[in-house]
Amino acid sequence: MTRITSISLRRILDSRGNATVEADVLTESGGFGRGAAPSGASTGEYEAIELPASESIAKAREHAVPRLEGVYAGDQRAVDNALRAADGTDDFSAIGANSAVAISMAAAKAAADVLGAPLYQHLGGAFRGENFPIPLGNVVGGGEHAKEATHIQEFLAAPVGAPSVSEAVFANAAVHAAVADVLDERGVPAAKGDEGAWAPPISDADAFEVVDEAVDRVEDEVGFEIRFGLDMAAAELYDDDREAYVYGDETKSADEQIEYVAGLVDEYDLAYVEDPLDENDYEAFAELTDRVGDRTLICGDDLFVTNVERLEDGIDAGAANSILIKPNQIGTLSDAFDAVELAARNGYETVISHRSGETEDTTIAHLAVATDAGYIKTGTVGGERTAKLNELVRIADDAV
Ligand SMILES: C=C(OP(=O)(O)O)C(=O)O
Ligand SMILES: [Mg+2]
Repeated sequence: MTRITSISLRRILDSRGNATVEADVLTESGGFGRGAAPSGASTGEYEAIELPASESIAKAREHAVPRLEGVYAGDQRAVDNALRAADGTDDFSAIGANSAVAISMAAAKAAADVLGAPLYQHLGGAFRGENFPIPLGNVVGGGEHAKEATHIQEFLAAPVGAPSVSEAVFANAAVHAAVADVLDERGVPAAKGDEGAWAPPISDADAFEVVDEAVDRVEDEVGFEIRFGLDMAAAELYDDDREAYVYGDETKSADEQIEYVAGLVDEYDLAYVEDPLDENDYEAFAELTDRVGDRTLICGDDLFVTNVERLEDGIDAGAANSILIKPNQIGTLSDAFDAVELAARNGYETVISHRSGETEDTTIAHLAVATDAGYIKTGTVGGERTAKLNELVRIADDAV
């Protein structure tokens, strides 16, 4: 019933106005699924390769589509193995991880459609749908997502005490609004960055004060615990030649960076710190995890790139205690699942994530519920972000 009969690929817009790949998968019994690839700006060195959308579509039409016709969409591993075989490289550089992930997600949705089940249930099984991830909401940001703003890429609200996912989602939106108020009171103008976070022209130190104040105000209003965290995207700050992290005119050695981050964790009671160190420095990740991993999540994004081999290296080294999962970093849902399962078996928390360039696709909301992920990072405001957040609210309301 879920045998794939046709796949259409097209260029659509992403949230930055760039072209990305959308895939439609049809099955013989009329099942339909649509998936669209997101796109990163602060991409990790070891990510699967995104090709220009037109090139990726042409290559996928030539090599992948003929192999996939006749494959059962309900057999996600068969779909994803066919994608890998069609590509023939380790990093999807032949057909592009953008076409691969769009097709992989579209096939899963087509199968769910045939089965008449919500996507999270098709992917995760009958016992999923009771636990929801805590949404990490980007409220202030800079780095590669907004020039002339903070060096740290993302300041993320973390409503850890929210009684429901809906209250968590609304709390993050309230922190976003409170940040605007605090900035306004300080006379700081702020545009928004790529993910809809405020991108004020202030120092990182000032941003900590602003976010801390905004979180306190909303915590008082809602009456449950809200903390905050960071994505430092430190690989973007690290200069290989100078062997240092560069913050404008200042630099920090790896030891100084560890000291700095450990100090921030304690000063602001940070719930979460993603990529605090360079993507090649497992040792420094391990040292920081050893120091503060008992009281905060140290998460590997560019470090692990959703790749089981890199995660295995990290587990061996004791680097980080959580992993960011971005399906387009690795190219297929099966590979993303493998990374989640390896993480879970080794006590690593999982954080399912959007990219800075997004579409209305809601697959990651379902993926987070399907995998019982502790967290999801998918922005706070803006249509391509609220698409996922609202889908979580619908899943919790049994309305998908
Ligand atoms: C979402 C992120 O940004 P990008 O998609 O630009 O990698 C991130 O670094 O976690
Ligand atoms: Mg990141």
